[in-house]
Order: sequence, then C-alpha cells, then structure tokens
Amino acid sequence: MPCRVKICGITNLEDALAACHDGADALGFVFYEKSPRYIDPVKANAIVSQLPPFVVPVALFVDASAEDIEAVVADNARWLIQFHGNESEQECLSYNRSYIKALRVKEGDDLQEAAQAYQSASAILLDAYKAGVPGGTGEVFNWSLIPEEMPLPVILAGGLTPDNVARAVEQVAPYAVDVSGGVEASKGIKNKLKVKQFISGAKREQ
Ligand SMILES: O=C(O)c1ccccc1N[C@@H]1O[C@H](COP(=O)(O)O)[C@@H](O)[C@H]1O
Repeated sequence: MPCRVKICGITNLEDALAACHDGADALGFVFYEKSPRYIDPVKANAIVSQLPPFVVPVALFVDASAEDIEAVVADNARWLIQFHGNESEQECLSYNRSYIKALRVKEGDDLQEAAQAYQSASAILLDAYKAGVPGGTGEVFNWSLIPEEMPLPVILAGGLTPDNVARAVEQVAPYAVDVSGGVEASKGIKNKLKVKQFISGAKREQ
C-alpha cells in the first residue's frame, strides 16, 4: 500500500489546493501561536471549507485550552486533531474526534509503551525531540529507535525532505509521513516543486 502523506503548516488556499492536486492525503494547520506557521482559526476554516473530498484537514495544537480547540474544530466535522504537547489520553478523547498523538523521540525512550498510553488514537506521530521546542524543528531523529512492531499506525515526521523521504519510507515503512519545513520556500509558505517531489518520493513503489 502506498505511504500516505500529510503536508503540515498550511497557511494559504493556494498551497492547500496545490498539495491536494499533487496527491496529499492530509493537510496540517498549526494553531500554536509561537509557530511561524500559525494560522488564524477563521482563515483555516475558510480554507478547509474549500478542500476537495477525501483530503483530511488536521488541526495541530500544543497543550491548548479546550476553548481554543473547540473554537477551531466546531466549525467543520472534517477536522482530525493532532495533539503535539503533553496532553493525556483522557484529554485527547474528550473532544469526541479522531486524533493523532505526537511523541517526540529521544534515545532510551520505550516507544511501544509510550504509544500504548494512547490506544484510542488513530495513529502515533513520531517527531524529533529538541529541548524547549514542541515540533517543526526540521531535525531528523534516529529512525532505528522505532521498534518493528508498534501498537498503532506510525506517522513518521521530523526533518523529512524530498531528498530523504524515499529512504525513510523504505527503512521505516510507516503508515504515513508528515512534513513541514522540508517543503517550504520560506516559513509558512510552501515550495510547490518540493511538495510535488516529496509526495512522489513518499508514494514511489519500493
Ligand atoms: O510546524 C510547526 O511549526 C510546529 C509547531 C509546533 C509543533 C509542531 C509543529 N509541526 C509538526 O512538527 C513535525 C515536524 O516538522 P518538520 O518537518 O521537521 O519541520 C511535523 O509533524 C509537523 O506536523
């Protein structure tokens, strides 16, 4: 089965539609105000309402309040939530939505045990750990830390680019890959050629 692709850090309709055209399965919108890819909820919902069918919009939060999360997702039934902070499983479940839980990987972590704590998630996203930065670091972690057997589908993230994504898919065989900085022209703006190359690299027959 070809690897799915999520393009994260979408801030405008043009980038969103171009990524869909090139075969993105999911688009990520960052509702973390300290991120250079932050998007206003009203603007994000306007983009989501214009997406073609079968493309999943993903709302990314880092330890956000219930009020802030509801203000985004209440507007459209299509939203899937990505929790990228220290949210508990109970908190993730409280929105009655499908969700992804991000785990930031470092040497010595027991990833099977960490993922078991989020049995109700649709998938576990594995991203690079960097002290003081919740995500979108552009850093690659050591993929060999990922056990062959994981209790949930794995979304691989962290420093992926058009140059390394095919190798990542071959080595890790994840359910999906996720990219933010590796396909940008500048912070928050996508480079359309890089997006296209990334998607075709990820979906290439192994
Ligand atoms: O993209 C961001 O700015 C961001 C901010 C805070 C938390 C997560 C963020 N993005 C997620 O980070 C990973 C990896 O990003 P990159 O490809 O290394 O730039 C990805 O999962 C994004 O969903």
